[in-house]
Amino acid sequence: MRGQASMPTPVPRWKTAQPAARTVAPPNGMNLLVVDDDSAVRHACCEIGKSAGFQIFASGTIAESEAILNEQAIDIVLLDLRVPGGSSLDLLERARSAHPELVVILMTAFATVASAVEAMRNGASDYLTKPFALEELMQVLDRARRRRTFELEARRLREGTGESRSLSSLLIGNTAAMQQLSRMITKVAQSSHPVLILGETGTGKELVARAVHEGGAHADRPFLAVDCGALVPSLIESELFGYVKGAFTGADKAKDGLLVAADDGTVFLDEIGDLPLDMQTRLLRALQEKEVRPIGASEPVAVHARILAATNRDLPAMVEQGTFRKDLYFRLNVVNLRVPPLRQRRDDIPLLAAHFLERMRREDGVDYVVSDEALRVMHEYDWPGNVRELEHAIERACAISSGPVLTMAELPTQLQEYRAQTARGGSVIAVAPAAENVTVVHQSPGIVSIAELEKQAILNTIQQLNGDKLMAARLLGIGKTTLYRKLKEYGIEHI
Ligand SMILES: Nc1ncnc2c1ncn2[C@@H]1O[C@H](COP(=O)(O)OP(=O)(O)OP(=O)(O)O)[C@@H](O)[C@H]1O
Repeated sequence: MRGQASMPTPVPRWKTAQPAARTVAPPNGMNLLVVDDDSAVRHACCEIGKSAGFQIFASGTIAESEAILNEQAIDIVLLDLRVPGGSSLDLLERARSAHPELVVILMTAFATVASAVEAMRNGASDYLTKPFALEELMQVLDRARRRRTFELEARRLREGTGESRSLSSLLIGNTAAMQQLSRMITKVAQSSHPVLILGETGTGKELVARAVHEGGAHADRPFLAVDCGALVPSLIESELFGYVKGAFTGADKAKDGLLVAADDGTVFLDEIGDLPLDMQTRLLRALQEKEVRPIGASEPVAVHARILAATNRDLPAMVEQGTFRKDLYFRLNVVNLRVPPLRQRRDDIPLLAAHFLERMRREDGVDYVVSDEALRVMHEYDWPGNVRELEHAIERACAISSGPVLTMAELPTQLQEYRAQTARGGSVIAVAPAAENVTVVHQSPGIVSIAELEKQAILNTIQQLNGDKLMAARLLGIGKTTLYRKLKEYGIEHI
């Protein structure tokens, strides 16, 4: 807090015997500035930051910190509330106005709701009360890293990078797995072999197919996609191979099949595992002979298109069972690209979220942001429906949100259930940034209901903030409308 008397700062008590709940993911070379005049705390924080993969800068005064912020590309600041030579809150305000994406974590031994509120008003994204455990610092740094990634991506998307149809703008993702996939795509795009794209539903297989097409020499030619699982067998045949006039009732004029209509572009056969066996035989012949015979035609027609196929099914097992032709499998599987599930590349979640929010901003004109709590749950949730599920979650949240901040309350039920489950599994629920006089509810599973804990948390926070419901909603990480709805549910809307 401003104007506080100088007092010795307690050294963090590191709970070294206890493993951290989650390790901090590699922060992709991010720069962390640690500002604290207490050399023991500063040193300890630097060591932890370094072990978490950050590039470390350290300072013990406001002036020195300001100089570092001006000269270095700092991503995250761990800032003590009382530093000699000026006000930390003023520094926070100046730093955030010069670098709006800077993520600042305030540390203090004298936490009060008032100082937490003021820090948040000045743009701090998190709050750490001394003495804190190693585990807490790791978690706060992990959150800050995700917040920073999200802010940077949102800015990159807002400003546009001029690479509108490049691979990186089509396929969002910066994890090692996605970088490797991008390199493979760039390589296979240069050839004309068939490619088999494998991965769970919603991982982005069709997008990968488009990226292969866009990266190839015939990017300006057609990209025609067909979902083999969505068409009845007779339609697949006419869709893929075409027909001549009078080939069957209703064929009043000839129609090219997709393999011919794509010309020297690309045909993408989605859900290839659903292709009936007789169609597999015809497709194999088309691939081998590079020609097709439309239904009712006496002469074959040349095929120049490149074939890409995708499936989320286990094709080798289908080959074993005799439901997928082995020779077609080998033909399609000359090269395969495997798209990893989202849970194996969690660090792409903030990037993808920022990407979908930017799209919503263009549609609605609202500059949406995700609350830290929502971002944390999104990062930890397993996303069985992969990127598609994330995309839908964000679209839904924007559609029902009454303001620009998307909170847990706007996320789909499955994420709320996930949060409730993880909260139930743990022993402590912190209801607000860890400030001394904000209630931290210790929960024994089965004794107090989540609803009761939630009610206590809301009431305590409003009380501590002298009735400031808006700020209470912010501190609790829920929307204002949700807070009012909950108060109504408790029958105390006039509190
Ligand atoms: N890396 C990504 N970057 C941006 N958007 C993505 C990414 N991956 C997937 N998406 C989006 O997620 C949705 C699902 O992707 P897509 O249809 O390509 O998945 P799929 O693996 O083909 O799914 P299915 O197996 O169900 O056909 C699409 O809206 C797509 O644009």
